[in-house]
Amino acid sequence: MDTAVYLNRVKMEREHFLLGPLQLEIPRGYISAIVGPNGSGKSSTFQLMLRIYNPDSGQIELFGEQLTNEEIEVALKQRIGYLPEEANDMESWMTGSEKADFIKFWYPTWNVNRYSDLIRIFEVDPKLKLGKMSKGMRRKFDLAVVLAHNPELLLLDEPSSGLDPISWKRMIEILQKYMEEENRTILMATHIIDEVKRLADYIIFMAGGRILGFYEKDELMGNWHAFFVREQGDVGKHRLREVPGFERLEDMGGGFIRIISSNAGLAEKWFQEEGISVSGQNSLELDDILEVLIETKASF
Ligand SMILES: Nc1ncnc2c1ncn2[C@@H]1O[C@H](COP(=O)(O)OP(=O)(O)OP(=O)(O)O)[C@@H](O)[C@H]1O
Repeated sequence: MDTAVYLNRVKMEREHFLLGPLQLEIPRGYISAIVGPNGSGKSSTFQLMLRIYNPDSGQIELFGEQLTNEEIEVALKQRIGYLPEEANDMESWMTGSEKADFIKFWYPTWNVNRYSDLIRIFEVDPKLKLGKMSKGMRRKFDLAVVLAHNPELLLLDEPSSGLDPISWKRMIEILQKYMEEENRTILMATHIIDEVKRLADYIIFMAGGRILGFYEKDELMGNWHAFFVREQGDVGKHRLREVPGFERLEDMGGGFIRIISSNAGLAEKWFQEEGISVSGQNSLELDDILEVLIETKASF
């Protein structure tokens, strides 16, 4: 698989936080979503990718190249659209149009029509000063700006923060349309499960400054099942924890136990082989899966 971003044993130490070592390959041509609790290092990872901060060790490659000198850095960054988590306060004094006029000089592929279309679709008034725009309008303006040069790679840090439901829907449609072109890649950090559901091909699960899992979304959703079993005789909680892919066990009351397995196929076979009758099973919603992942893997 072609790789858009490659992190190899990347580490960065901050006063109260150690990020990494991170090992990660973002596949080209797909949407990957980084999910994880607050403070897990998602934004810092974006900042490392763009060399806003330098890693203490490890290598970072964008489109197979390292940012070794300024010339390469400029050329690579022109192929990227980066939307940081927070809007830049230093730009508050200028209007949207002034910022667009300024920024387009950096991007040879800036497309005036594309920019105007996005501004219109998002219903942004570019004559307003950036500091006078509402939070949602500013977010939409910044989204239009990162998309206007039609970059090969979009790095979006919580893109929907502040968007109302209609704007959010428009953003989803715009990102889906963006992906229709060949070799387009999105890496986004998000807390919105619906966004992951609708957009992501891959899910990167991050907590405590480390990457704890890289999953293909459909596979993840197909593999996680809940099984309902009656606790009786030698079918006790202890034995049930041996089920393949065991993730969590819950007492449902009335003698019933709910077991969550991340390997539904093997778990089903195991129940049969062990002669344990399952009174029901269902697949899990993505939010339930992420909740279990956060609880089990993030608590170390
Ligand atoms: N500029 C900075 N200097 C020092 N520490 C920082 C800086 N920015 C973030 N941190 C710390 O790094 C850790 C990771 O923060 P980061 O913003 O990368 O996490 P995040 O996963 O994006 O969080 P959130 O979901 O809240 O946006 C936190 O402990 C944070 O306090």
